[in-house]
Amino acid sequence: MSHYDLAIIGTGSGNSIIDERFDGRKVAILEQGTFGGTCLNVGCIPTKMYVYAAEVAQTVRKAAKYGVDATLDGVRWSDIVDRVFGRIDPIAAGGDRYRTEDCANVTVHRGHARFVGERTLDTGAGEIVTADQVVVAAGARPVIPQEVLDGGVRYYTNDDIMRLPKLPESLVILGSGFIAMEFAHVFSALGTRVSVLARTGHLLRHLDHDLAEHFTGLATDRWDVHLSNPATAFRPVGDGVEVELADGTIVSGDALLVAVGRTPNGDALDAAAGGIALHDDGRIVVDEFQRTTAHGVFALGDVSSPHQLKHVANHEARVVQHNLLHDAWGRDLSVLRRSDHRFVPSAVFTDPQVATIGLTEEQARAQGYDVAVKIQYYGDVAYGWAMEDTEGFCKVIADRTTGKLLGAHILGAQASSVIQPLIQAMSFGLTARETATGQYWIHPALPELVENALLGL
Ligand SMILES: Cc1cc2nc3c(=O)[nH]c(=O)nc-3n(C[C@H](O)[C@H](O)[C@H](O)COP(=O)(O)OP(=O)(O)OC[C@H]3O[C@@H](n4cnc5c(N)ncnc54)[C@H](O)[C@@H]3O)c2cc1C
Ligand SMILES: NC(=O)c1ccc[n+]([C@@H]2O[C@H](COP(=O)([O-])OP(=O)(O)OC[C@H]3O[C@@H](n4cnc5c(N)ncnc54)[C@H](O)[C@@H]3O)[C@@H](O)[C@H]2O)c1
Repeated sequence: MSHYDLAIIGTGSGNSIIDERFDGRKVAILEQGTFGGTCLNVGCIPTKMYVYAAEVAQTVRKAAKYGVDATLDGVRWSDIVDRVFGRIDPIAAGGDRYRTEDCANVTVHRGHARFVGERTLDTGAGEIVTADQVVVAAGARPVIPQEVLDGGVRYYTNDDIMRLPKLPESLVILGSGFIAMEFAHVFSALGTRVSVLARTGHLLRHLDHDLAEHFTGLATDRWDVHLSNPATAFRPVGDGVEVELADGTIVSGDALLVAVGRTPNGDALDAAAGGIALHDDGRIVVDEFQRTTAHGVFALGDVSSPHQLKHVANHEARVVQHNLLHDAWGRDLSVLRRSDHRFVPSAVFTDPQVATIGLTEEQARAQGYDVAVKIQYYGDVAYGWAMEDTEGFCKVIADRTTGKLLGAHILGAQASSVIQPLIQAMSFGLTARETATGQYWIHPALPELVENALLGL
């Protein structure tokens, strides 16, 4: 049995905790999969590399609108796969090598770790380790509905869809959230016929109603979208799949992507043996300092967070990093850092993109705010004219009593970047008027969309 000052389960955001301040400490890292976790290997980074390729293809397709004639001669799928993973795989391997060979104070244990006692872990490779402090950064995994398993069909998730040996002619996507929509965009832009199966009446239904409605309309024009029609049976057909929907419709494709949410990995850690409580949805219970219910044990990221987003996991990792270096279970809580989940933005990297922060209009009204709402169209600002944009808009929602923003939602080109001044305004408590009039807005850049939305508000 080895004893450590610190043991970290998971090399996604967990790995970033160990910097030079931990040089004097003996650290164990426990990892069951590929070094670097979801974001690097099968999440944010590779997906956005595919999204960029999709955007290039779409730009060519839309070129004629601007008087530039261009044709898309072909898509070299295997070159795209090689470009993405030719960059990512060496980064993961390099991170692994660095921790394994170059960090004298760090020992990497490979295997499925689980608690067998308080701050005591079975590494999954026949060894028990104990530690003064433990960080659980074990992430989440794709949910696979029972009907899919019962059907005995070959299905893909974000773990393997990006490494398909060839671009499928047709793809059936089960789900209508972030992952489903980003892959629908990527594959359809690269030339695959995409069918989307949604249980409810809108795609991206977490969004403000105006955005969800508009996005669903655009998607329905582009893909074979089935709304409010749950999938009831899955059957293998040749190398492909056939899905039966509740109303009897049959949807078939060369491949099936399952993207119906990700469940936190807290249920696979024997958390109770470590004294760690879980929420009903499987997330590890943490307080504002990222402390679990077990003395000396922290958790962060998808395994415990209400937000399955990398920028949130990074933020929580920085909080844990600070609190590990202080007396986190001591009397003086003022030395500790707290997680701040007040203004968490997110973006969906589709065409058009979607970006959002704060309350939807429906939530703001339900919470009793006296709201002011303004919708500003891309087509009514100068850069929108340059882009001939007819579909994008920014919706801002403010509290009439304080003048502060309650929510901001953008559907359109570069929404994930254009929203940043609104994230800043909300995070620093600026009023809509201060944000609009207290700074220059570069003319005629796209953020004039935000300026005009705020002035209109
Ligand atoms: C397809 C996709 C696209 C995404 N795109 C974005 C995006 O654009 N922007 C964004 O903000 N977020 C995005 N996300 C979400 C983001 O990837 C996650 O929120 C983030 O990576 C979570 O980090 P983490 O450190 O909590 O977990 P992870 O990075 O998942 O790390 C957990 C690690 O723990 C290991 N592990 C788990 N259990 C055990 C165990 N028992 N023993 C040993 N090791 C274990 C796992 O193998 C894994 O390496 C995306 C996610 C997906 C799936
Ligand atoms: N750009 C980004 O930031 C990004 C990209 C990808 C993933 N992520 C993160 O990863 C998380 C997981 O992504 P996700 O897309 O798997 O989940 P999600 O929660 O975004 O969407 C899942 C959707 O699937 C639907 N669904 C559930 N069961 C279903 C079923 N049986 N049939 C049909 N539909 C069903 C749900 O109603 C929901 O709308 C996201 O919530 C997000 O936090 C972020």
